[in-house]
Amino acid sequence: MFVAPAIAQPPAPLAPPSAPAAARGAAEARGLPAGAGAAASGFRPCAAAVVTGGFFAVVEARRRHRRQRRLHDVAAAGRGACARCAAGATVVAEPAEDSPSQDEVDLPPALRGGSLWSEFGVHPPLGSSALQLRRFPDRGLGWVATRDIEEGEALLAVPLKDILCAPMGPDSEAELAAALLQVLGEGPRFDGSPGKEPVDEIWSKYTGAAFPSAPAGAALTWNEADIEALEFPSVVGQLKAYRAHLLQSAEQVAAFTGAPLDRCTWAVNAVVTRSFGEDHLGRVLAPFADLFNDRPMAPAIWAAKRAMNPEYPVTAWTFAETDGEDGQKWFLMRSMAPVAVGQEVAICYGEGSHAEVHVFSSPAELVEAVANLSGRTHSMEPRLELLTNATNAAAPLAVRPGGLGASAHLLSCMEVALVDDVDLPSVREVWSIGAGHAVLQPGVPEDRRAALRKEVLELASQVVTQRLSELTPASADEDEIRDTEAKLAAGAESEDGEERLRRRHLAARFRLGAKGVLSQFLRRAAEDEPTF
Ligand SMILES: C[S@@+](CC[C@H](N)C(=O)[O-])C[C@H]1O[C@@H](n2cnc3c(N)ncnc32)[C@H](O)[C@@H]1O
Repeated sequence: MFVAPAIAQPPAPLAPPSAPAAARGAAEARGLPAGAGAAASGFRPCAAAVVTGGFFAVVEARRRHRRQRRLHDVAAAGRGACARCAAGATVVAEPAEDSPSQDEVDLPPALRGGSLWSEFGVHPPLGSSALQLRRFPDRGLGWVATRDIEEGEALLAVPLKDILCAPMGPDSEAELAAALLQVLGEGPRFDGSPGKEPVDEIWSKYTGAAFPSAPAGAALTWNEADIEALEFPSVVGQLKAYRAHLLQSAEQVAAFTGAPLDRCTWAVNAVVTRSFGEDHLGRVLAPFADLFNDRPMAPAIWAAKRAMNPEYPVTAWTFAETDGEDGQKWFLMRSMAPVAVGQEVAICYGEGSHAEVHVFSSPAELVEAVANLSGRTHSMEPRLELLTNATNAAAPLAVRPGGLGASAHLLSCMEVALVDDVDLPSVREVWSIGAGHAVLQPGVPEDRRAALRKEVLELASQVVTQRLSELTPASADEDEIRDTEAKLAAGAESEDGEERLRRRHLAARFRLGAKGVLSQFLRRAAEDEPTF
């Protein structure tokens, strides 16, 4: 399986922000930046969690004094990409069933044992946590459960003084990247005094050990040809736009910090691939919390869990305060699902990280296609109005994995485009379990409903078949995966060559996964009694 490059939408997930505790020490004192980029399409941001009980009984109060300074020089020029979702701009795959190395020796020396963890004051001490850092063949570092973990269980908490954050907004990637360079001694002082900010040794050790020089999945690491290899026009278009935005961010960071452009690109890349969007904090870089890999969760699964448990969180991460006298503030990670001992503890990066394949780029494109394919001559104007004014008008017109119900938004919109004038006033919003959000539905009588749904599925199948015919066959992707795996196993002659192979491999897995989602849709739609 795969995950579509999630260009634009974590519910409030990975997205980023300001200077480290440093920057943040002051942020904490002055009141944290208001979370601006909170809820996306139907999701609500987390409320701050208040952590009760003994989990944070021992608090190491290491205080550093630095002041936050906004990156004033970063222009707020109009941007094509969504500011909430920097970390969404990565191409990642659903964790493969591969086993991590069993040995700490495969970890960077600075990450072995728990010394850096305790230097940062992460809680609880690594030895009493349920986590063990390991290296995975296809996705770098990640956490493994040392014992069974329950859904909702606290995994680790980073003191707020040790995170970097920037207010959410169009420049949050640039601001956070600049703050990262500042704590590494490569940018101006946070307090505005002359000279460079002194190196924060702990952050320097951590980034040196944990941050890859060029993250394989990041939009910024990919050149135009790499991106075009993803084949799907909507994905290619979004990634190109986001890459352009990030390149501009790197230039802004260079102008502000005076650091070389390649360092600024590295910092923006780090932000894009490792930061979190949090309602109270903005865009956040949090040591050790950024080592969880992605396991996508479809909106419908999230909605079902939320229906059963109103406390089920939007994201695995949240701002938390310890109750009691010390009133410590934390960046807290919780498990979104039960994990058995020995299994990887992964998190869902956000709403946009589930696999889905966009079929239409807009409601206007959808109604035009429906009119052409069905031969309907009724005016599409009132239908377009309904589609564009619906609560979830921004939801992607996409085929999603997980049965036809998961694609209910796409299919219902097509139904609205098809429905006769007489039934138009009956269109209303209904909750779709499969989609995980409300969709439009014409209130046609049951005897006509079956015929309408049959026609919708036939038309949708025609469109999907057409989309598939414009793509290379899946067998070519399988060949590419085999070829790149063999070459990687044999060892590339250079680091650059290895990175290129990894990008080719990831692109092929992405294409294969997306085509699989479309093919599965066609199979389901051709079943005798398809339902959605
Ligand atoms: C926040 S970091 C997670 C820690 C990372 N594995 C590391 O070694 O630092 C996010 C990066 O991990 C990799 N990653 C995360 N989840 C993945 C997945 N399901 N499949 C492949 N790579 C993944 C991608 O390179 C992504 O940009």
